[in-house]
Amino acid sequence: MTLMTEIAQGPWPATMWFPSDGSAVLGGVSLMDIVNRFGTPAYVLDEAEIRMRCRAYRAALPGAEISYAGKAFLCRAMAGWLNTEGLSLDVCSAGELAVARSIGFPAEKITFHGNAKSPRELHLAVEQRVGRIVVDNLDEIHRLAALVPSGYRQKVLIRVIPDVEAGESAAVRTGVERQKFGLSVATGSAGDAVVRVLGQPRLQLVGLHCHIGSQITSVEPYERAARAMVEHMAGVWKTHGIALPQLNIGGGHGIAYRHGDAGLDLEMFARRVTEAVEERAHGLGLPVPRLTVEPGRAIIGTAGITLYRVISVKRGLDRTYVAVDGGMSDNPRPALYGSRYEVRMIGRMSHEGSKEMTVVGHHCEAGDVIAESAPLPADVHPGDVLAVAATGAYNHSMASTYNLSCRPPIVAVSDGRARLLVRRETLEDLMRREVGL
Ligand SMILES: Cc1ncc(COP(=O)(O)O)c(C=O)c1O
Ligand SMILES: N[C@@H](CCCC[NH3+])C(=O)O
Repeated sequence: MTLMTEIAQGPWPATMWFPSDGSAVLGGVSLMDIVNRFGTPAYVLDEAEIRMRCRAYRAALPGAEISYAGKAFLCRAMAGWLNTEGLSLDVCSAGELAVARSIGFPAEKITFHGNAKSPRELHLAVEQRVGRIVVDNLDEIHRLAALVPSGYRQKVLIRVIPDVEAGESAAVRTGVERQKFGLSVATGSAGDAVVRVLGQPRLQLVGLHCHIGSQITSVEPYERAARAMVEHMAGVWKTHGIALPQLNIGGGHGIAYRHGDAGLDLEMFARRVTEAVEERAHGLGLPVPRLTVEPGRAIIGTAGITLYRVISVKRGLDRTYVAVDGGMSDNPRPALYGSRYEVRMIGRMSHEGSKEMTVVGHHCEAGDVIAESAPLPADVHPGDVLAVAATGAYNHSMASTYNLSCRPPIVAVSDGRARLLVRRETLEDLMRREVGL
């Protein structure tokens, strides 16, 4: 069995098992035991799936650096798993940096991103000695250089717009002009950034970076971005006589959210992007740079599920609404991007046929929908438990306390054992920040 067949191809983790008695088992743990022990809603992560995905990336791209994008999901345990699996880490805030450093994640393997890093964040990144900082605007270059102590050189990459359009929705297409990320080659800003960084003796330019978008399922835009970036690197070489050693082509690798969806083919991606970089570099007489990739969703997305309790079932004019005890506060993606999810009832057998239903949350918005047209047993009723697939990425990390609801806990399963990683938020937590009347 190869690594690629051991990781899940569909939306559920590979260790997910639905026995014929209606129960559901993940990582050797009954999901109903998790419901009884930790309550609902709850996020559950399959540690084995995460580790297998890290290994699959390292096996598919043996010469490259795999830098997990912490924005998809980060907690202390996750940082520890990434570290033991030999991955690097991309952070984009003081909070993500603090979580990673709190478990001793090596600073030199951290890359700090952001289009508007605060002076404090730049200070912390330098103070902690993060391996690389990605410059995303001209203003931060002198600001950053001024923070670097004498006798030290901060390695930087410059984020360039490759002008490649890709991604699930306009909100996540970041490789084109007319959006806020990266420096434009067309306006000359990217070239200015190179000149300014090279003019700062305490900064060391080690490469270029781009990130074209998110939930991309085709390899072709990555090949185009890789070629465009090598051409920009050749431009730096021609103008400044510097062959940059690193090319970071970002993340955005798509996953299956529902049965039948295709994610990005990792092996095809690895082969074709590596070839594109090598061919273009050879064609331009440029030394081949070392590749970095920054997958977030593709490592954690299908390793996570969410468990909800059904609160009410309402017959509408042309649909049935199944309302649960969570919603857009723990999963804002359907409301933000129109994302679709796969839902299953677990915990009991039903002999009724299935019917398409609309699974909705408990928040005060009509757009608080978790899944449209989800096939559920016709007798689904209050008290039943629903499991939603592929909620590992951009659910907990984008969760809010909307309607002053408490954020769910994170439970990890592995080898038949469940353990709490992050506890449920409490009313005391919500009120703790209030300091006056
Ligand atoms: C700079 C950068 N790298 C990597 C990622 C990871 O994206 P994804 O989780 O889609 O792989 C993102 C987010 O889209 C990003 O902004
Ligand atoms: N947060 C988005 C994607 C953007 C990722 C960060 N650039 C999602 O849930 O799919």
